[in-house]
Amino acid sequence: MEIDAAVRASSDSRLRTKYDSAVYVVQRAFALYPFEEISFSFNGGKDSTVLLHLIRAGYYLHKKSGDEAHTDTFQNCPLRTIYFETPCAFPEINSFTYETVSTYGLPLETIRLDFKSGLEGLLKNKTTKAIFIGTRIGDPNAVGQEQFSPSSPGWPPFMRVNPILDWSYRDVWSFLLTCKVKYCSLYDEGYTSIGSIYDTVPNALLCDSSNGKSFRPAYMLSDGRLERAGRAKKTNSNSAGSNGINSTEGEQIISRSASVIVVGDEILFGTVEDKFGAALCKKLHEIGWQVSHVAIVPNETDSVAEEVERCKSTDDAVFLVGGLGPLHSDISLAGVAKAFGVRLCCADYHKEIMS
Ligand SMILES: Cc1cc2nc3c(=O)[nH]c(=O)nc-3n(C[C@H](O)[C@H](O)[C@H](O)COP(=O)(O)O)c2cc1C
Ligand SMILES: Nc1ncnc2c1ncn2[C@@H]1O[C@H](COP(=O)(O)OP(=O)(O)OP(=O)(O)O)[C@@H](O)[C@H]1O
Repeated sequence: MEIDAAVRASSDSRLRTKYDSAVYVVQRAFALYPFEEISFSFNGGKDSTVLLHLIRAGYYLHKKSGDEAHTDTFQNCPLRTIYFETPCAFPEINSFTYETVSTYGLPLETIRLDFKSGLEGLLKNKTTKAIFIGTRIGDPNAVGQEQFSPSSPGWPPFMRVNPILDWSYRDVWSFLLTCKVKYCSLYDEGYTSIGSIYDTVPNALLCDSSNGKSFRPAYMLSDGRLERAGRAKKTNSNSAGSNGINSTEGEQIISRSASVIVVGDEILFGTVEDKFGAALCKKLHEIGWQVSHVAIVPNETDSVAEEVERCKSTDDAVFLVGGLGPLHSDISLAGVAKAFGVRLCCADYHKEIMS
């Protein structure tokens, strides 16, 4: 099975660990529920593409453990697949979704209703005990979920199976690139998380500085916490969400606002001129962002924390310039941590680079 072989051959031990535990969740689901009563919620996004291949691998391993003789037959997994299609989906997402289900022989049911009504209809027509979903920690709807989580109160009853709940943005890209599987072309154009055509633009952090109009591929985003930076905040109940069946076409104009905090005593003393803050404002303006506020603050954790605290609730992004080096006076990160009420620690990614 090519996915299993690719991950096993990889030198990325973190990927192998994540893969093993996700495939274990998939196998558990196949052991717990009748195959015909499980669905796979697929929308052509990167997370659901990862999930598709994990399900294929989990199905293969599940079958292999029961029937060694016919493993070749299990390269694909004919699992009931549901896609909530909306008029405001990107055409690239639609075509990737349809191509993929055809490539992997997935029986597809396209639902043209919002999630809740669509699931109510699905459960009325077909017994559905469990649904595989590509939710990950960090998604706004992941809060409080576990790998097996019953649907929320007020939703039709089924088990949400979230095999990649603990995967990071980087794990997703390590997997897709290691397994060399196809993913939607929008990710190569700087989109890092995809909602509707009305609320999603390429991630400004991937903007190519040598050519302001082009964007680097999604896998080059170094800080996965910013994967949703290209998605507008939902402003009102009529705005177009990713399942925005009730949206009015074209009604929403995306406008993002940022603030820039320049940290440095030397700038306040007037001994050094700030060039980076000004260049950043220019760049943001060129890509259509509004800069609502620029502040210069001293090298003090509390000053940075207060400024970040003020800006983070009003702007889509807050940029910090200065105070990020290795000296004791470089306190920007500590200020950000204080503003968010979290402890500073070394990310796995950086530990790996340093070891
Ligand atoms: C199959 C499926 C099941 C869902 N079940 C629930 C649920 O039980 N409770 C809930 O609040 N939202 C549920 N949702 C909605 C999701 O939480 C979320 O809004 C959706 O995946 C869009 O995520 P996005 O905003 O990251 O694009 C479900 C969505 C899908 C596709
Ligand atoms: N329109 C949809 N149809 C079917 N499943 C969906 C739909 N929207 C979301 N889902 C399910 O919810 C999961 C999480 O959605 P989310 O948008 O966070 O991830 P994604 O679309 O796979 O990737 P990305 O974050 O890059 O857009 C998906 O992986 C999929 O399982």
